[in-house]
Amino acid sequence: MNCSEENQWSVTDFSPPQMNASLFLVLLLAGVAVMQNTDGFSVGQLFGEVEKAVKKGVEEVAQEVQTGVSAGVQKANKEAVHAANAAKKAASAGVEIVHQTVKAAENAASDHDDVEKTQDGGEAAPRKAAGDGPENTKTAEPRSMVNVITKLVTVTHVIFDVDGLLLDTESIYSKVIEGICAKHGKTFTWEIKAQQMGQTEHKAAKIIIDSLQLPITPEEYIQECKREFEHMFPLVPLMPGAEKLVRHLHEHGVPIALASGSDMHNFQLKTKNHQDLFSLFHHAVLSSSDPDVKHGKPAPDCFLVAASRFADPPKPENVLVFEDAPNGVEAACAAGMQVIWVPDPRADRSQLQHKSEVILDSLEHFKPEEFGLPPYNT
Ligand SMILES: O=c1[nH]cc([C@@H]2O[C@H](COP(=O)(O)O)[C@@H](O)[C@H]2O)c(=O)[nH]1
Repeated sequence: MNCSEENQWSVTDFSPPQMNASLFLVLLLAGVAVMQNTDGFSVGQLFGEVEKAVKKGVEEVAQEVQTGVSAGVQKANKEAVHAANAAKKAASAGVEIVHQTVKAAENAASDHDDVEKTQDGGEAAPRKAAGDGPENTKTAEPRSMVNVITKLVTVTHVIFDVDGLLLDTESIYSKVIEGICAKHGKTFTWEIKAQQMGQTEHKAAKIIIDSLQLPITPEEYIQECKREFEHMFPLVPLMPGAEKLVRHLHEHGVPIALASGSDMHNFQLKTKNHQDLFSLFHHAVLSSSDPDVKHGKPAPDCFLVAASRFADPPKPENVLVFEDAPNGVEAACAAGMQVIWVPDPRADRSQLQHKSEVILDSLEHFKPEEFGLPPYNT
């Protein structure tokens, strides 16, 4: 039923002119009935009879209107239920189509990757011979668009990265590591930093030592870093938008946790002056200190462990992860979770665009309602 049909139906059944006509008819009949019986009545009795007849007429009209209204309400309810069911059906059909699109895109992307690897260095056999079909040359659909549609109302839990996402510690890491590299006549580049970010301390130490051929052991590198971190980490500020988002989710009862590559000692230093905020998290998984985390980011371990420690462990697809590190985006995606990527300005966004739902310049730009979470009031 369209809008104009709906209006027509309500006007014919319950318009005020029709009510007035009915009332008028009853009054007329009452008057005629009274006139026919005037013989044996006094004027007072006559008025009494007229009053009675009018009252009866009004009651009848009221009854008529009520019956009409409830029939109308029933009709309207039926239409509403019908419309809701149709909408529900259409929505689930749409979600199914989008799910299939994502799957097809991911399959196409992995086929494409395999073909490229073989051409470059013969690492993997292509799943299909080149030219078999259009899939071989397709690139992945950006998850940023399709997944927002499919997962709109499914986020129940949120997991946050720490360094560079909630806390501005990346500038501290850069300063300290640049100093160590400079001592050995080396330069700490963005490419090396991007590989380190999110990794466990030990793995990150090996990455830089191997990349720049530093003449020190991983333990010496870690100890040297720690000496500097000791007085710098307690002064670290929060990233823009971090406090507002964390408090908002907590106030609305959304379960929140942390998953970081850090160790316990550094984590305590970093959060020393932000106890109020960090006490709002249900738990923190620290890859460098946690025995349940076998591999650091980009492996999915820390996110899967973090999800499993909620009071009501969610399915991975119902978890929303906030990350700044490319390794973190890889890890969350490998865990089957949805990812909001807030990258460093130097990051190559095109590389991981297909693995993140949304890419933001700042946490301040996040819109919770886009993921079915309670919106900000202002
Ligand atoms: O420039 C760097 N940033 C970050 C790291 C590593 O990343 C971890 C932070 O992980 P996350 O972003 O998951 O909190 C740090 O503990 C450290 O091991 C590093 O080595 N170098």
